[in-house]
Amino acid sequence: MTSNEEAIAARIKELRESIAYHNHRYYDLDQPEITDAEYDALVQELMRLEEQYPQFKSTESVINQVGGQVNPAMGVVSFSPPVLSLNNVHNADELHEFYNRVGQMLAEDTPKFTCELKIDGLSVVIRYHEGQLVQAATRGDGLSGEDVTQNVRMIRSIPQILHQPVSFEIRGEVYMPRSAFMALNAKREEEGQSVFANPRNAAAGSLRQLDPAVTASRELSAFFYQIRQWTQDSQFSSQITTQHQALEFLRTVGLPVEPHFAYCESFDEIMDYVQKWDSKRQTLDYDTDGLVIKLDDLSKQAILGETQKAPRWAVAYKFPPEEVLTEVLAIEISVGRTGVLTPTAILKPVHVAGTTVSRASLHNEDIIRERDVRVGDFVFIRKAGEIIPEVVRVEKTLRPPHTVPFEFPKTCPACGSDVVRLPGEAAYRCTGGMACPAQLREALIHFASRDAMDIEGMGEKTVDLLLNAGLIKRVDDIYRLKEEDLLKLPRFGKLSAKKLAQSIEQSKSRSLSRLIFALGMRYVGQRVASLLASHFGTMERLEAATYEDLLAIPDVGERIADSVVTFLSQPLNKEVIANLKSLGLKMIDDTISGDQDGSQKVLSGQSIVVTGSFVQMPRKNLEAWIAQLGGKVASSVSSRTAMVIAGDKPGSKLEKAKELQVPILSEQEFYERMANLGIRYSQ
Ligand SMILES: NC(=O)c1ccc[n+]([C@@H]2O[C@H](COP(=O)([O-])OP(=O)(O)OC[C@H]3O[C@@H](n4cnc5c(N)ncnc54)[C@H](O)[C@@H]3O)[C@@H](O)[C@H]2O)c1
Ligand SMILES: [Zn+2]
Repeated sequence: MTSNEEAIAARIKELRESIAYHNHRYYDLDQPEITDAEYDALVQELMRLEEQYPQFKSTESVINQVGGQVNPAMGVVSFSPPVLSLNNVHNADELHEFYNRVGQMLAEDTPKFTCELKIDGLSVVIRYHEGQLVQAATRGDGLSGEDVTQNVRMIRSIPQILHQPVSFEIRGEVYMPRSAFMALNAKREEEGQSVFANPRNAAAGSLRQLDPAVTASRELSAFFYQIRQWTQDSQFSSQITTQHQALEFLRTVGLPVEPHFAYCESFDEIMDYVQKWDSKRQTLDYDTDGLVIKLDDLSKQAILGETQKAPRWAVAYKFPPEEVLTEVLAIEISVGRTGVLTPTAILKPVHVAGTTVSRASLHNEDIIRERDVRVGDFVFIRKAGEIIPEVVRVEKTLRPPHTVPFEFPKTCPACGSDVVRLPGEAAYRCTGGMACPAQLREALIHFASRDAMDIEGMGEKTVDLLLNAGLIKRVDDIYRLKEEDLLKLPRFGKLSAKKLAQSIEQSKSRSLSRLIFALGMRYVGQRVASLLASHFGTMERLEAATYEDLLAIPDVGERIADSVVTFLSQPLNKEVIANLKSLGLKMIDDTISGDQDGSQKVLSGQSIVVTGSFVQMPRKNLEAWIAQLGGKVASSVSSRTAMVIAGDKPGSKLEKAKELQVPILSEQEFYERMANLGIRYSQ
C-alpha cells in the first residue's frame, strides 16, 4: 500500500467505527450525540471513499446495514421479506437523477409517483388477522425487530379492530406530536430528569419499553404508509395496484394515514410538491425530515426490486436542516415552580425554520460545560426536533477575546437561597422552598393540603386568588390574613371568609409531624416527617440537629439528612419558621405534650441497647421505660442501633458501639435528654 492508500484505509476504518458508534447511540439507546446532518456527513464521506477506492469496499460495511440491535428482553419478531431503509437525495439534481434512472430501468418516459411526507418517528410493522391486531414490532435491524404488541395496543390512534376483516402486514411510523413532546420535556426538565433530544427519540424511548404502562403514559400516534404483504387472499388485494390506492385503502379500513400525499404525473409536479412542503411542513404538529417519492405502480415496483438496504423504486428527499449562526448576548437562569434552575441563552434574534428565535434552551450545567457556551460566543442554533431552538455548537473561530467559561450561580436568582445539585440529577434546585417567590404557589398549595396543615377551603383556586390580590408573599403570611382581607377576594362572601379564617386558625394546632411535612423539604414525606417529629420532639431540636444526628436515626439516609440540614440552614427558611412559631403554630410533638392516653412515644421506632449496671433505677425498670416510650430494647449492637445506654462495667457491647459509631449515652445523659423533652420517669 502506498502511504496515501494507508491514510485512506485508516480514514475509512475511523469513519466505520464512528458511524457504528453513532448508530448504537441513535437506534439502540435512543440518545444521539450528534445531529442527523453531522451523521449524514460522516456517511456521505464514507460512501464517497468506498466509491473512489473500491479495494476497501466491504459488504459488511455499516452503510449497508439497517437500523440497530434488537433487545431480546422485549421478544423478537422476524421479518420476511426484510424491512428496509431508504436511499437519500439532498437536492433537485439528485432527485432528477433518481427520476431518470427509474424511467430508464422501466423504459418509460414519464413514470408516475406518489409523494408522501416522511414522518420522523420510528418504523413499526403491524400484523392484522381478519381485521384484528395480532402483532406489532419495531424495525430493529430489518431482519428482526422487537415485539412491541402490548405497547402498541396502548396507542389510541392505532385500531385494535379494522372496519374490514383484512389479513395483512403493514408498515407505518409511530411518532410523538410536537406539542406532546414539548409538554413531556417541560415536565422532565421540571423534575430534574434528562430531556429527549427530539420527538423521534422521545417516541422511540416511549415505545421501546418493557412496561407498556410507560408507553400508555406518553402521548404517541402513528401513520401507516405501506401494505407489505397480504397474508390471506381477499377481494381487496387484487383491487389495489398502486401506492396511492394502498394509502386510500389503509384509510378506509380505519388506519391513520398522513393526509398530504399526492399523486404526481411528471417531474415538475414532484418538484412542486417538494417546494410546497419545504416550508409548509413547519405548520404540522409532527416532525418530518423529508419527503418520500415512490413509484406508484406496485407491479413496476416489483420489477425494480431492492438492494440489500433499500428499494430501487423509492427515494427519500431530505430537507436540509436549518442551522443558523447568531450571538449569545446573555445566559439567563430561570427558576421553575418546583425550584429547578434552567439556563437559557439570550440570542441576537435570527430567523430559523420559519420563526424568529431570540432564546434557546441550554438545558443544564453539563450541557453548557460540554459545549462550552459563553456569553459573547457565536453559536449555531437549530430547532431540535424542528421545534425547540437549541444551541448546537459554538463556532470557536469567532470567539472574541476575554470571554470566560460560564459559572452556574451558587444562589437562587429569585430568592438568594443556596442552590444544590442532588446526586443523580442534572438540575440545580433552589433550597429556599417556601421562601422562594418562584416556588410560592406550589409551596402554599402543599402547605395547606389535606395531609399537611389541612386548611379547608385553601385549595389551588383560593391560593391563586390570594396571590393575585397580593395578600400573601410568603408562607407565614397565611396566619396574618384577617377576615376583612378575605372579604375583598372575588367570589368571597361573609360566610366563606369566616370559614376560611376559622380553618386557618384551627390549623395552628396541627401536629409537629404535619408541620414538618408541610414545610415541603425534599425527600421528607409524611413518613419521614413523623419520624423526625417523634425523634426530635420539638422544631427547635430539629433545627439544631446536625447531619450526623439525622443520619443516626434508623431509616434516615444521606439524601434525607442532607436535604433537611440544607433546608433548615437557609436564613429565609429559618425566618419563616420563627414567624410561624410567633404566630402561634405548634412546634412540639403531640406525644410529648401528652396525648389523651398519656403515652409519650418519643423513642418510637428506635432500637436501643442497654448495657452494664445502673444507679438510679434497676436495669429492668429502665428497659421497661424505654419500651413504654415506644423504643425497642435490643440485645446486640448493629449499625441500625439508635443509641447505647451504658451503665457501669458495660462490656463488649460498648466496644462494638464505638466501632460502628453508634451514639453512646451515660445513664445520666439519657435522663437529661428525656427531661429536655419534658419527660420524667414515673412508674
Ligand atoms: N444523529 C445520529 O447519531 C444518527 C445515527 C444514526 C442514524 N441517524 C439518522 O437516521 C436516519 C437514517 O435512519 P433510517 O435508516 O431509518 O432511514 P431514514 O430515516 O433516512 O429513512 C427510512 C425511514 O423513513 C421512514 N418513513 C417515514 N415516513 C415514511 C413514508 N411515508 N414512507 C416510507 N418510509 C417512511 C421509515 O420508517 C423508514 O425506515 C438518517 O436521517 C440519519 O441522519 C442519525
Ligand atoms: Zn429560590
